[in-house]
Amino acid sequence: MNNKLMTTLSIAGTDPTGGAGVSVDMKVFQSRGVYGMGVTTSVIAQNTLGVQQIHHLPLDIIEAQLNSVFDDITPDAIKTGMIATKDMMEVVLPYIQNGDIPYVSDPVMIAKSGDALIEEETVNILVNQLLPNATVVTPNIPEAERITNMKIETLDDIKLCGKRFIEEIGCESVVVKGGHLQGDATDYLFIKGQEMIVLNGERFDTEHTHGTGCTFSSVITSELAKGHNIEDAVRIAKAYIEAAIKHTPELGHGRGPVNHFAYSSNDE
Ligand SMILES: Nc1ncnc2c1ncn2[C@@H]1O[C@H](COP(=O)(O)OP(=O)(O)O)[C@@H](O)[C@H]1O
Ligand SMILES: Cc1ncc(COP(=O)(O)O)c(N)n1
Repeated sequence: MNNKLMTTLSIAGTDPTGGAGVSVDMKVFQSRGVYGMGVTTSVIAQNTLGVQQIHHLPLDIIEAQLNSVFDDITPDAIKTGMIATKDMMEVVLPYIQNGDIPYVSDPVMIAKSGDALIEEETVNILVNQLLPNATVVTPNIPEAERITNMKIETLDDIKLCGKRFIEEIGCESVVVKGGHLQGDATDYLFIKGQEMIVLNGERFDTEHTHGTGCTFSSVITSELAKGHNIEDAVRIAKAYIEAAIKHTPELGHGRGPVNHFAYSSNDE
């Protein structure tokens, strides 16, 4: 690894309580020692109790922010989170189509509170346009089911789902996250041309998992920016999220955020 300060960009919605979206991604980038940048797609009034209100920014403002970044500081890795509408996805698309910059897609659809964060009609453009550019895509089980149009209950289902992401959609890799399954918090990593990699994880008995997916994908983005390969980046993210969930700060009156101080940067 070199000593140059690497840069990352998150394109996502906000959370004024700092638990999810671009608001948490900045903290994760900082904790992983990269210079974080953020383009906001939607401003969300949300907290640990749920989503109170959503305001989508005008398309020209989203594009202007993207230009502000790309005209000045080219990111070393990009992630997208909540992109709520088809039109927004079309605005973002050209910026993630640069094959040289690793692109992590966290296909955010529904918040843990149950609130829908994207419009139904975005799924086609997500699958056909954005995901084929992804270096890593990080669906949870409901997102993986929606994207691959199948029910996921068994290990064979997970393997078929991974195959669909790589061979049919065209992603370079996919981590099917097991947070929503029963038993251990095991994730499944599929990299093009390789055997499935099982990432075992202890499940902690806590409801404080607001923003776990955002945190996980931001760590992967940071590590790719630093030059780690996909497998190492995902393994570091798994260790980070495990520590972050184990030591939740118990904030808020609902489903609280995780702890972004818990994983030591000397741990890898
Ligand atoms: N209760 C838990 N204990 C330990 N790890 C968890 C727990 N819940 C989720 N994880 C892990 O957190 C990461 C995010 O997973 P998940 O919660 O499924 O994503 P999302 O936030 O997109 O719904 C995954 O690595 C998953 O295994
Ligand atoms: C802006 C934004 N992006 C993503 C999530 C999903 O996070 P979670 O499912 O952990 O609530 C969220 N609540 N808000």
